[in-house]
Amino acid sequence: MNHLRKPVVGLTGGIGSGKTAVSNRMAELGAHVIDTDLIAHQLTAPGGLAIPALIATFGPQCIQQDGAMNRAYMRQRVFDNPDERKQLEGILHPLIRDEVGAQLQKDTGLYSVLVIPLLIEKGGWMHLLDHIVVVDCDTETQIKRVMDRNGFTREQVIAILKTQTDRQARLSRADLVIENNSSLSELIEKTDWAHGEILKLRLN
Ligand SMILES: CC(C)(COP(=O)(O)OP(=O)(O)OC[C@H]1O[C@@H](n2cnc3c(N)ncnc32)[C@H](O)[C@@H]1O)[C@@H](O)C(=O)NCCC(=O)NCCS
Ligand SMILES: Nc1ncnc2c1ncn2[C@@H]1O[C@H](COP(=O)(O)OP(=O)(O)OP(=O)(O)O)[C@@H](O)[C@H]1O
Repeated sequence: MNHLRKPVVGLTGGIGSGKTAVSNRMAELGAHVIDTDLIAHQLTAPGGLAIPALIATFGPQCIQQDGAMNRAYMRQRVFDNPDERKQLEGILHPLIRDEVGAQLQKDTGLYSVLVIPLLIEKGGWMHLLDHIVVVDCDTETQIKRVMDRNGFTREQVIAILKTQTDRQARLSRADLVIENNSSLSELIEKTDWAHGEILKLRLN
């Protein structure tokens, strides 16, 4: 890694693994968090940069009355249809990358954390990253947490999980693993430890 600048950390994990909980804590501790899910939501909000291309590709029915992308409708379409998922990613991912690049320039924290759910699945991120942190929990726990949080059925969560890389493949790429099978307070403790490790990188 380049020792003359602050570290850039890639934070990944499967759906519902705890990325947001970890990155929120890192932000509290002084990290500059750049969340690609949040950017994707902004791009698809009313007036968002991706809206014209979404209408051209998926038709006006993909937009709800307030002008935002209809997420439930698109979720149904893309997690059942790999070609449509690739089309949606083809619209959003280049715009997400541009925005990540812009936010990285701001460099407002002790280190930057790029929260990227599809870090392992999609190429093109590694050159930006000094360190990869994986949040990991048992698949059953993931399923239960997403069902509770989003009101999804078990089948809906499994359909999303099937489009993501398996845990072992993700773990094999990790420089640091935050295990999240127990309580939120333990997750905070582990995140505080990870934060300390990342700060040591900066001092190396
Ligand atoms: C499919 C969409 C409409 C579903 O919206 P929804 O509000 O239900 O989910 P949200 O955007 O909050 O994402 C939640 C989680 O779903 C998973 N997920 C999202 N997109 C994808 C994808 N293309 N492939 C696999 N998993 C995905 C991730 O674990 C993510 O953290 C939405 O996720 C989307 O627009 N996806 C394409 C953009 C993308 O790839 N985002 C990931 C960040 S790079
Ligand atoms: N250790 C834990 N104990 C109990 N609930 C947890 C724990 N960790 C996370 N959760 C809850 O599980 C859900 C998923 O966590 P979180 O949103 O942080 O995951 P995520 O990886 O960001 O998810 P996504 O991929 O969908 O964006 C949230 O409702 C969160 O509050």
